[in-house]
Amino acid sequence: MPLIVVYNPVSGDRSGSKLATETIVPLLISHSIVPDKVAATEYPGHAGTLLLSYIDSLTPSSRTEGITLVLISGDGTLHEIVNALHSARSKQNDSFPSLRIILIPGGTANALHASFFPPESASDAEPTLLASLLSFLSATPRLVPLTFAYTTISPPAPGTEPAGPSASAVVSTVVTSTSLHAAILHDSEALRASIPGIERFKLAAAQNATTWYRARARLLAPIQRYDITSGAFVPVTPNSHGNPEEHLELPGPFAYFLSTVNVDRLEPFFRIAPLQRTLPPPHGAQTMDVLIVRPLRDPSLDGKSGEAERERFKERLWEVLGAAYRDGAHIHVRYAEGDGKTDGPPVVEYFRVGGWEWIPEEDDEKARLLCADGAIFHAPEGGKLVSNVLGRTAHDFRVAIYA
Ligand SMILES: Nc1ncnc2c1ncn2[C@@H]1O[C@H](COP(=O)(O)OP(=O)(O)OP(=O)(O)O)[C@@H](O)[C@H]1O
Repeated sequence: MPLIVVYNPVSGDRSGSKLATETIVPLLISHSIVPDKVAATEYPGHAGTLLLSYIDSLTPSSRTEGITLVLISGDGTLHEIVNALHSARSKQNDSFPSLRIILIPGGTANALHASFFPPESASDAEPTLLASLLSFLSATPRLVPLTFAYTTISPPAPGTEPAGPSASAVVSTVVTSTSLHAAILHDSEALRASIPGIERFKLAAAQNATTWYRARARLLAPIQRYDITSGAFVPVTPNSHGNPEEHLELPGPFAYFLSTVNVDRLEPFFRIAPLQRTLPPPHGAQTMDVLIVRPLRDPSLDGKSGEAERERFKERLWEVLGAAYRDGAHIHVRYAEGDGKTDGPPVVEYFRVGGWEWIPEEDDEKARLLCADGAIFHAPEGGKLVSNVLGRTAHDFRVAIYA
């Protein structure tokens, strides 16, 4: 069985190397499994190259068996691998070996791992570190296939290649976002040199706290909306008027626009898309969860009071996002009606959809930012973003995680 161990030596608390050589490899060997290769990533992007050259080195029969990858890293390294494989796959006709991943959380946020092995299910301090490996070694290993979101940026910048350094298309396995989440990731990266610690995320959040993003969004069929009264998803009939594309048009401005596949959280306790776990999509469903905050749904705002109104809404937004740390309670937070007494609409609009389009206003530079699993992209002026769940037939390589 082809098996490779890859670790990122610089991610998270930098314990990848020690973990690989002192714990993981000895544990595999004690089960009579000797890895074909144990490799450290040496630079950004190296993980994808490592996997592709390993696949190239395989005999045809072992390619058919599929590869087992022990990956000790955060979500960014997995993102690089998936994009490298997707990009290489689109350039060749042979089918690709399927990839079964034993995921060891070696990053900072570890969204995928925390979603498969949530901290509340843990019985003591660090029991989940090896959970994926233990599933693989068990008598009844459980493999969960990953869903991919595929986002195109159009029109592409001249000369760009999918998933290249200035890609016009990108695959996400965790999160695809615009608005506040993308702006925080973008600005915090710019602050990295001056503030290496996580304080830079707080500063980036403060810098963007009152920004509203001017854009239109279209949700693509099938579309379901979470109804907080019944606690269930209900189908949404698009405002189609004979519209052949079957989309639901959402006018801006937006404060928050974020979609997830595979995960219910972006950090162990930041449970932004709780319904991925509590009301999971049926097995094999090609959907993503989309969470949206549009300030002008607040019955107390009229959109005419400028900065004062944005300042007021900032408090509301922080309150709501803060509730995501309380086991995803944000999805039940509601506005008050104009009378101040009765419950109004939910602050967060929670949809489950086949995809979405994001059409930023040309002169709103920040509305043109896209975050895909932490990597930042810019839509060109007058451009748009389209994100869809990638169907199996479109990529023809399978990635699953031992969970
Ligand atoms: N040897 C290396 N030197 C510098 N950067 C590297 C090296 N190997 C990998 N990288 C880069 O490290 C980045 C961060 O890695 P990763 O996402 O695994 O960890 P993280 O950011 O700490 O975790 P998370 O994504 O869970 O928050 C990757 O995008 C990758 O490009």
